[in-house]
Amino acid sequence: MASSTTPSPVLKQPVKLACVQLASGPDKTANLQHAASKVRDAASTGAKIVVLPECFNSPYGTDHFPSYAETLLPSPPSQSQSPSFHALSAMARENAVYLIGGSIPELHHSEEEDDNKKPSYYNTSLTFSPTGELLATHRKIHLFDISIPGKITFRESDVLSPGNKLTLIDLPEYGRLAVAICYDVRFPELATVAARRGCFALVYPGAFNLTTGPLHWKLLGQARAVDNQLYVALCSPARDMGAGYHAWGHSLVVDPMAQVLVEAEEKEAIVVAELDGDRIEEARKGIPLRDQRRFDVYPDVSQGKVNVEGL
Ligand SMILES: NC(=O)CCC(=O)C(=O)O
Repeated sequence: MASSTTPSPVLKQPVKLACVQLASGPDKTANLQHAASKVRDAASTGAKIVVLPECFNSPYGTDHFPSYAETLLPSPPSQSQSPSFHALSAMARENAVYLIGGSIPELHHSEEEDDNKKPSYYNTSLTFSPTGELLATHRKIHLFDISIPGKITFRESDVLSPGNKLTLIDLPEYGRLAVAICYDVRFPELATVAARRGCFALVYPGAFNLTTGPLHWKLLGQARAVDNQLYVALCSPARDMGAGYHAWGHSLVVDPMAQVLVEAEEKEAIVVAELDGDRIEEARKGIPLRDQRRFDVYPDVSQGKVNVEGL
């Protein structure tokens, strides 16, 4: 029987996490200003980790990605080319929070000198420290390509390229968390690797829809939590029935025993939950999956070749 030893406690002290279920529209500048005001509201609850939704600075849709995309240029004077990057950094710094900045469409030019190479677009999440430094860049790994006849067809891959790295981020006062984006939540291997590498939470900015949302959103959040005995946060945009894509909403935080601690409805909202390392340890002590795994029967997906950003 194989056992995996995860350093304990995985969460060094309790921390409040807020999901901002944001209402965004077609005006990027207005979206950034609105996000800044809601991040302020979230921080005023005492939350030290604040999460924004997928594509929070634009409408969500393949038609919109190119026109809203930004090249990520951290150094001044690049505010005009990367307004979202700089706005997110300022939101984190001004509120002294870790900010998981939802996601934005990113335009990336290859460094190779090849005039024929087309630029790539990514669905990219930026995480900033409480002093406004960029800590991590996650490019959505699993693109949202589905077709459910009569209900929904969506093909992110018509426009976007996939990222190729897991994103695990160390927050010195708290511990390690993983960031991934929306459809990434459907892939349990990603979550399992993150958990076995010591994360206390999996955070997914997302935008499920009115077909799969009611069926799978909460279920997937609870599944990733119970499989891995850690916290899971899913942060959606608010629903706008006038937009081309109707987001499910229902941002939520799930605890390590798969209980939903807080859940929004479909409207704009901020949901806040306290994450406590004792609940992770209790879940793992009571149901000791970590020591019961049978890596003599099946492989440990967290070992071998794993592409992990920064670690
Ligand atoms: N933005 C997304 O990745 C949507 C994922 C989704 O709706 C699903 O059912 O999966």
